[in-house]
Amino acid sequence: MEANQRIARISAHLHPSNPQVEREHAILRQDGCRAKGGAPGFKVAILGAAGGIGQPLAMLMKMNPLVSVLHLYDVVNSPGVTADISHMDTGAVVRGFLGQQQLESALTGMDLVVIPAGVPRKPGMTRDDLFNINAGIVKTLCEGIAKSCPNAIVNLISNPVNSTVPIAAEVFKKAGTYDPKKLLGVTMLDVVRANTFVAEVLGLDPREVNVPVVGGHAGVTILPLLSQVKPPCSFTSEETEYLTKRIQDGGTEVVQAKAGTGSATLSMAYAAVKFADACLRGLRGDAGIVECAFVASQVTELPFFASKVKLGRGGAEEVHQLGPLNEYERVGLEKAKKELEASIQKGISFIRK
Ligand SMILES: NC(=O)c1ccc[n+]([C@@H]2O[C@H](COP(=O)([O-])OP(=O)(O)OC[C@H]3O[C@@H](n4cnc5c(N)ncnc54)[C@H](O)[C@@H]3O)[C@@H](O)[C@H]2O)c1
Ligand SMILES: O=C(O)C[C@H](O)C(=O)O
Repeated sequence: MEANQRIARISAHLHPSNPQVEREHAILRQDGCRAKGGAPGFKVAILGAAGGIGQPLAMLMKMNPLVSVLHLYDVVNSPGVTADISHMDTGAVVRGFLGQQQLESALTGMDLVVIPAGVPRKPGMTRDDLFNINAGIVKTLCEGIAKSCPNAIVNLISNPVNSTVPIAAEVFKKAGTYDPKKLLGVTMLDVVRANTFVAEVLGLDPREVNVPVVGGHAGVTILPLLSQVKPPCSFTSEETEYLTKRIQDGGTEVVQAKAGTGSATLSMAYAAVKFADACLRGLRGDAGIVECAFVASQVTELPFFASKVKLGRGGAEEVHQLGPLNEYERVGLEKAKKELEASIQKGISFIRK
């Protein structure tokens, strides 16, 4: 390739509004979407990449050796974030996409799509208060996925997760592309928080602790199974009460501390990358990858529920049962199911209305 062609090709990455981007994407499609000069690996898109979660998430994904191509899509500011991240000397090739007319290009050929697009909470709001704005955003983005990368695994972060995952499922059903194994609501932050808070109480390194958190991702639907903590341990009833409440209110703790400027972004980006990395290792065919996620489920009578899932080439290949619960957890499960049922139904009705 001539030097001036090479330069034009590189410049196009930095200016997603440049028509040359379209030509570049056509080349990528012909190449089977392997970026020239990039490392072998998976192609990942982040939708909402210029946001509070999106930016650190983009940075961490650019550092992930399993990622060869990273597409950063937003309705604002994605060119700046892309230019910035693209200077990192890691393997993934980064491209920016701005505005809905570039959604299709952003999604074509992707293996994994991570969605942190949408508005965050302010103090005094519940996650459900975000429904009116975020439901429409998730619907539009999932319509794009159904059209441009129907086989991709989707990691949905936008709140209220208990409703946005059912919305996404309905959009995919309508488009005829729904594969329940490939749609995963991200509840990893609840697990990350639970590991941290439990480790504090036990005086352990949080990296040694694993707490299953099941149910959903809002208030009482967040149900930590403290009877199943690894390494095995026991808690007094005061410790159980304190830990359950702190884990359930972890998001609100951050929203209040941020005092109107948003909700968890940095810990969420960390949790999102931890979860995306597990999905990519599953896609690669690694054995024994098990994480909690909010998925289509037959573990309870509800159509969606968060529990441990085994991640593999097809996504969430097995949904684990809850295992033995103690009396405190059984009571918590009933409360969680009641609230979850309404949130799931609200999501379904939004599309079927
Ligand atoms: N699942 C979880 O555990 C978890 C944790 C934290 C936050 N969240 C949720 O994640 C979402 C994002 O939080 P944030 O702090 O990053 O918010 P933010 O406002 O900082 O960023 C959101 C980004 O989404 C973009 N956006 C809006 N509409 C879009 C569209 N149609 N297409 C593409 N991008 C669009 C915005 O331009 C912005 O850059 C919120 O709904 C929040 O509640 C979920
Ligand atoms: O609490 C929020 O609104 C954001 C997120 O769901 C969280 O758990 O931090």
